[in-house]
Amino acid sequence: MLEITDIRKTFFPGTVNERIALDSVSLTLHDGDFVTVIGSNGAGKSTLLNAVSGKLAVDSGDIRIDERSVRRMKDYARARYIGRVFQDPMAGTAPELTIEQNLALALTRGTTRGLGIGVSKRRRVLFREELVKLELGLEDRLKARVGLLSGGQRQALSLLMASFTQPDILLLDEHTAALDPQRAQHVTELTKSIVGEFGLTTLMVTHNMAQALQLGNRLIMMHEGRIILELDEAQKRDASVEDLLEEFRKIKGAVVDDRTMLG
Ligand SMILES: Nc1ncnc2c1ncn2[C@@H]1O[C@H](COP(=O)(O)OP(=O)(O)OP(=O)(O)O)[C@@H](O)[C@H]1O
Repeated sequence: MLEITDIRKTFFPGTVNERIALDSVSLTLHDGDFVTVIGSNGAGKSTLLNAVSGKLAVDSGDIRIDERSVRRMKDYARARYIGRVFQDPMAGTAPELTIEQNLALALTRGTTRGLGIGVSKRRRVLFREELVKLELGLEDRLKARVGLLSGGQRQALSLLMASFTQPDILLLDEHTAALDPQRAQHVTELTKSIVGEFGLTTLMVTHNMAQALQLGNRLIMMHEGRIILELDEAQKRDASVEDLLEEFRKIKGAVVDDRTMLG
């Protein structure tokens, strides 16, 4: 369970560059909830994910994962509880290491043990089983260096590495935005099946309205640091891309960027 209570974050307070990025945001995700987050540019979506991951300290408010305050967690402990996939396909994997070494690293994430990239026979069987799910044939390339993979393959692997350890919270930050449409759709479908299989509590930022509706059981829209719309499971099921665009149009002064329109 993720409980975000009245968090606020202002960048460069009291200066001409002051930016209120989070303005009293509260949100609760129960176990297994998958919330998609949409919003205009600069709405505070990435800041929200950075705050939940503990990468960014908020000015006030509280963030709790299963009753534990993120603010008080040590970095290695956060890594154990939180899985994250970034927009950049190069960000989630180590290019110099092989596929199996990357997966072994993911397994030791959040422990105080050393690098732990040694791979036993038993682990290799587990890795093969997990890689089969990606439907990319990577299970036959365990010893291939990850730097040789395409962006789509690396992003699929990043998704697997962030999720197969079953973190308490999975954060997806526009994780398909840098991929071509076909690969983006593949990673979207993988996200649906992997999150579903592990029942992961997930927060996903996207600019793609269709994806925001296709994935997850709840949806929020942000604008100027606030949550301005929340759809529950039934409302989300009934909503269309046109409905979401209409909500955007209602926001006075909000610019619906090209990526959003295309969604
Ligand atoms: N590190 C930072 N330093 C200063 N200002 C920042 C920083 N990070 C974000 N901001 C500002 O905070 C506000 C929210 O930014 P954020 O990146 O969270 O928005 P976003 O909804 O993710 O936008 P986008 O969809 O364009 O990525 C913006 O006004 C942004 O300029």
